[in-house]
Amino acid sequence: MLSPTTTGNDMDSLHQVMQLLQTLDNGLVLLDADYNVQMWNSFMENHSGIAISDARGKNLFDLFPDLPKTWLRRKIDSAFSLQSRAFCTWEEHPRLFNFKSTRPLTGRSAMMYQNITLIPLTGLNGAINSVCLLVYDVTEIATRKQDLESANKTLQKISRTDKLTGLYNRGYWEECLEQEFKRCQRSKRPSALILFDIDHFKTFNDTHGHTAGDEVLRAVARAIKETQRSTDISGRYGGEEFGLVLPETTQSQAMLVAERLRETIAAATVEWDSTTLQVTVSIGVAEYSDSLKDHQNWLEVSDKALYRAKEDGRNCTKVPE
Ligand SMILES: Nc1nc2c(ncn2[C@@H]2O[C@H](COP(=O)(O)OP(=O)(O)OP(=O)(O)O)[C@@H](O)[C@H]2O)c(=O)[nH]1
Repeated sequence: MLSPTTTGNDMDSLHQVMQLLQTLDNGLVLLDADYNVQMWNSFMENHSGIAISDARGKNLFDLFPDLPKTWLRRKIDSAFSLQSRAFCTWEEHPRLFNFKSTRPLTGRSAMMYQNITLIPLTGLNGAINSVCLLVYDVTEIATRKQDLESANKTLQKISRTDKLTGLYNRGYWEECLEQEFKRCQRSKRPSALILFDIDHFKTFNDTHGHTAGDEVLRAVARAIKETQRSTDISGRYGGEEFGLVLPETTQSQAMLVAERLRETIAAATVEWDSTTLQVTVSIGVAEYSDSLKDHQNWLEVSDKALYRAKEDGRNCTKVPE
């Protein structure tokens, strides 16, 4: 209510303020303590399809039955009782009102993302008599952030992946091995490392060509993926050298895995230029032990076992001496 001393100038100002609020590019809802709508602006009218004349005096939760009632009532109640502003970002709740995006065709989201601010408002007597709900359309910001996050994820994947085989590349695989080493140091749980290398691959490349060699590397990677468990971590360690970290696996269990892998690779065939190509691998297996200095040391021990397999005629699996 306006005071009895309200002048024509005051009325003009009020009228102008009301026009301004109508043209705001944000939603504005004024609620009383019983969650009844006192007024809302044209943003709310346009997006909800409900005219202010139909909304005034109605309960907000009757107008929008899909609002998160318990959560929003708590927010509104505390704005009244604590007399302080409250915020909610799209990252916590993508939206309060299920409004469609204003750019469903050019934008990436069919629905509007919203930030919400709740502001307690005092009447002329100084007491809080309503709460203003401000709704900001942040669809552009939200979708851009999501696009950026998804591009970062893709970049991260690319930076970790070996292009030829699709396995982890050496850098990332070694990082995983280092993590596993530290985990074993803390937990004292078993873990095993398998390193293996294609036999006579130089001769193979010289005989069949580098492209045929690449095809074989892909076939070996497929064999690893078929053999490994989801918790195992495989990577291309070097040109024709591969690594497999087997968490929660003892040496004897890892030997079984390694032998199965060796046999799978030996049995795999690659058809190339009307020729059936096959390769074998030599494998070194080393279990984690407290005597290892670091993950590099673990690699060295596995590499020695792999060297023994080469020395022993290749196409076999060895453990450290
Ligand atoms: N086709 C292909 N060959 C590669 C790739 N990376 C490394 N190589 C080849 O792998 C061969 C490795 O040869 P060596 O290290 O001498 O070992 P090897 O001939 O396999 O002999 P042993 O390991 O002792 O059995 C080299 O000829 C490399 O060129 C690759 O991405 N594609």
